[in-house]
Amino acid sequence: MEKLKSLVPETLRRMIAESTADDLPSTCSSLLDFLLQFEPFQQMVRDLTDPEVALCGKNKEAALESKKKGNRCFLTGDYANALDFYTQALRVAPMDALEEDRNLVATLYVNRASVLHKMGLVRECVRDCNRALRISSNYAKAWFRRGKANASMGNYEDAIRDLDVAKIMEASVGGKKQIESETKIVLDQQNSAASPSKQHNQNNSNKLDEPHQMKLQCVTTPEKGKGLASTVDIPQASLIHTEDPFAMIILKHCRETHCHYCLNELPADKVPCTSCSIPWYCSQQCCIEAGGEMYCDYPNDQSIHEYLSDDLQKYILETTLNADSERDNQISEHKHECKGVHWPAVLPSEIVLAGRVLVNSIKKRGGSTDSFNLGEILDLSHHYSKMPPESKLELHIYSTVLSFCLQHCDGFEIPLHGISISQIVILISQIRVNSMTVVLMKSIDYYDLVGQFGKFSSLEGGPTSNVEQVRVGQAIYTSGSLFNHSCQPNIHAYFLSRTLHIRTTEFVAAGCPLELSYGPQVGQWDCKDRVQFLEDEYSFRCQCSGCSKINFSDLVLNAFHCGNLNCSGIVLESSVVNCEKEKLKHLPNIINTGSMDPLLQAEELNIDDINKAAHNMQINNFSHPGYCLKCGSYRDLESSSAAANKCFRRLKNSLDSENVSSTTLLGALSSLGELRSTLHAYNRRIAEAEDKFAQAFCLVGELQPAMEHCKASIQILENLYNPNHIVIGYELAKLSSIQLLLGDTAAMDSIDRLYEIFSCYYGSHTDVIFPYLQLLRKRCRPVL
Ligand SMILES: C[S@@+](CC[C@H](N)C(=O)[O-])C[C@H]1O[C@@H](n2cnc3c(N)ncnc32)[C@H](O)[C@@H]1O
Repeated sequence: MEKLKSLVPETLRRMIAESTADDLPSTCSSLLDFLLQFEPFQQMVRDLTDPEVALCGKNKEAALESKKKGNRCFLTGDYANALDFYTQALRVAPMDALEEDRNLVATLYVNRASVLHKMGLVRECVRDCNRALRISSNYAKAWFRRGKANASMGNYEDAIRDLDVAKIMEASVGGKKQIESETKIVLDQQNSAASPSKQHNQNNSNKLDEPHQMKLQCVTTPEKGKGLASTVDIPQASLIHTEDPFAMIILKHCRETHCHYCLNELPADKVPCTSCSIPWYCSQQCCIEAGGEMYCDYPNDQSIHEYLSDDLQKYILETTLNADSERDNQISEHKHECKGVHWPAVLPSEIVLAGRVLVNSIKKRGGSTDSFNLGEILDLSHHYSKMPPESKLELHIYSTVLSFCLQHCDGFEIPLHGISISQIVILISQIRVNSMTVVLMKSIDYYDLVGQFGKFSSLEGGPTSNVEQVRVGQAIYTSGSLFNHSCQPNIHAYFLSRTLHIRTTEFVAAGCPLELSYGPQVGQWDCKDRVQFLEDEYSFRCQCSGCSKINFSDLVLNAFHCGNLNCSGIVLESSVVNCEKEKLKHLPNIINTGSMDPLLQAEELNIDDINKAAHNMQINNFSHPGYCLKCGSYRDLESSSAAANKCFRRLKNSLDSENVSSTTLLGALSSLGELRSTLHAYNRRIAEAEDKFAQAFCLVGELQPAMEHCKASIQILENLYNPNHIVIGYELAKLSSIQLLLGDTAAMDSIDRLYEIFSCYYGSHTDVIFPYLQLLRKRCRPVL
């Protein structure tokens, strides 16, 4: 891309750099004319779209080679590698009209089923047998393996029926004898089992029914454009919106670990796409929904079925019927990419997502593409004109490349001219502003909680630094993208699989805007960092209340201690002073309404102090950085900042070390004292340091000081965020696990409080997303 960009003639580059959305048809047309004559571009497009050179197609030789390796590993008892080889073989095994090819896939599923059975993954084993049987319902080995797996799970009735079918399907006398003796074993097991139990395959769908019939209204403001507001008073923790994506794509780093359709983690029996070797799915259902071909309805020799009882014939039908074969109106998001060609694997995710949105909207319109105009693809906002010149050029090139790639789609042809490419440029600009990152929670085991202490950290880094959260996909939710951003949000977005859920985190009065955080929040970063982040990432200047009104958190987050150690006042750096001065333009609103955040009133620096501080800054008395806002004492910020940095580094080095001991901790405590006398008591770095101490004391087994430091960290965070913020919930999870280990009865209160906070953010989904919380609760009762 860089090379291609550098080869675009200077005049064209300038034209594109200076273009607005209105100029796009002409700039796109000029670039297309240039690229059509430019051989390296033509070559690149050929490489991306030619099925002959595609590396992502099926490859029978490679499948046979992997199968052979899998067999060797199986024979030597190396089941982990056998599983890998069979899975690799399945990924590239062709699944077309040839019976021989289909039989190879069925064999691979049965071989993998045997490995899964050996590894104790019995449910997965049964699922693989079912897949083999959907391809070939007469496959004796698959019925036999299924029977054995069902017996291991105590499903004796099914096991016996599986073995009965296997015996009829089996051609050899030796084979039939083996099945008979297996049946005898299962019958004995059934007889000796106290109460024969039948386990049904559990549907682990994590969607709970929770009614939500909130009527939201679209409102438009000059500062933020369109947005959503409530029409009625909405109680805290109400589910106000759920939505499936218009189009979605898995992020590249999750391609081998998560299902490309539902985004859940892949099981050991993951399923490949039937036509190419790119996507993995957790089930055939997801494979079909994403647009792969189906494995069912292949012709099987039915003559043998005459020898089966009615009951067994019905049983075969039930087992081999694909419950999802009847899906109508399915928008298959992968099918148009599914030719083994390179481009879906190589182009950036947002470009492939643009392709999916485009194809999806064309299908929704009935599949027709106007040969002159694709029309408005999405009705969403964009900031094309504000983009940096380099991004504009890149967008032009990618849009042209995507148009060429989509030319080869089944059923419709994307027109190739300036107007249509300009609409793709707009579409990608809309995706940049409106797409959401699908983040899923990685569940953590309660027993690991103290060991995993650091991983719970809500303190470090950017908005997604919490290791519990895995960024898995990028998606367009057409209604969900109407929610504007606030650094002090009143709603919270989360995902169950690919479905977006939005819940109020506080009471929202009728008519109030409903706003979520696109990343940064008050309490996490100071105002200038938040504003910068939103400008860099989303090209807009934040106009939320957090960034336009003075709040306590922004004042203290990075503040210094007053030079007079007896004073609890705040000393600010120049960048913070400048940012707060900007907000003073809104000061009359704050003073007049008197509706300051309760946080401010709770703190010793109450509304009067804030107003005084603001007033002081305004009349220029203390407007110079380095002066205490309360008593006016001076502090040399250059040396204080250097001292704090040094102190923090020293602290981190000793606490993050693998060989942390009680002695190193004792030494580090003096650095903490130094930090406390340099930085303001509610400076975020002190919270971070307290958290690190808590973690380090846990590691050396000193739980009492660990608990004290954990509490100290929570106390600071309660002042930076509000006391019911989810960040406090995460910290309480750590605190309660330490309290449990100490046998401290306060654990129950901590757990009750954290449950209240989590329920406010996740409602009835709390237990599904955080199963360890329930464990924590159960564990609490016997201990205390
Ligand atoms: C996902 S869209 C939200 C819907 C959008 N307001 C519209 O009119 O379609 C995001 C865009 O909304 C605007 N926006 C959202 N939150 C904002 C805020 N706090 N301050 C200023 N603009 C905001 C920005 O233009 C941003 O790029």
